[in-house]
Amino acid sequence: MEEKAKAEEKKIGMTETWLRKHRLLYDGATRHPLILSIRDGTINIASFKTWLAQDYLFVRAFVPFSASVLIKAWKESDESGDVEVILGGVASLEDEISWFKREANKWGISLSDVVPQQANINYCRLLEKLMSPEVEYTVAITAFWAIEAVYQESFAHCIEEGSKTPAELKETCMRWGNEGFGQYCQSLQKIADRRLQKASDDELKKAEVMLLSVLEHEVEFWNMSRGNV
Ligand SMILES: Cc1ncc(CNC=O)c(N)n1
Repeated sequence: MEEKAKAEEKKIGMTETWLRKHRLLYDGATRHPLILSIRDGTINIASFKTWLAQDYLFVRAFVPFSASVLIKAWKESDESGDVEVILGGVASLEDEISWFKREANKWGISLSDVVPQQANINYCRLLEKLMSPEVEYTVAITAFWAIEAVYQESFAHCIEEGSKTPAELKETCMRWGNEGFGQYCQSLQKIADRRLQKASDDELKKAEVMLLSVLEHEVEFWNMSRGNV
């Protein structure tokens, strides 16, 4: 397969090869107007609140999905290190959910009244499909990495030097933009690359299609906040 050869020749992973190939879509997910408006300080707070409330619901659905990836790693992985890395991600979700509750309180959002919007319903449906035992570990870990990496790249951009992110949003950006989360995403990427290197052409195709699907869902997820602009 051509891309496989490309990745091998350049000594870069399959995921990096795909990100280069699908750069426009990846930038669409990681440099969305909502993110750019946080970074330049022009963010409409109603948009931020919409995102926060919807993301709380998403993260609740992300918990069982993460657990399903953990189970697949335990069953299928040839390397025990995978389970530890994924377990770290699963374990941090409890704190994340508490943070969403505190943050919602701060902004006067009643989380029990939040109604999921269509883009959120669609994304959670994708997570549910990914939880199926029929979905291979390689495909699931590729999706897992992509979901985390989009948030990492997006929010890291908001705390880079020269950004004008409002003080009250800095904590949100630090949550996913911090270096520790960046390291964690790199560990996930390494796992995905290792699995993709050994995958069949059929599995590779499925993983690439899944990556594109995740990126499209991320763009639609950010787009939800536009209803308030
Ligand atoms: C829509 C979306 N994508 C990725 C993440 C990051 N993962 C867990 O927090 C998230 N919170 N929300």
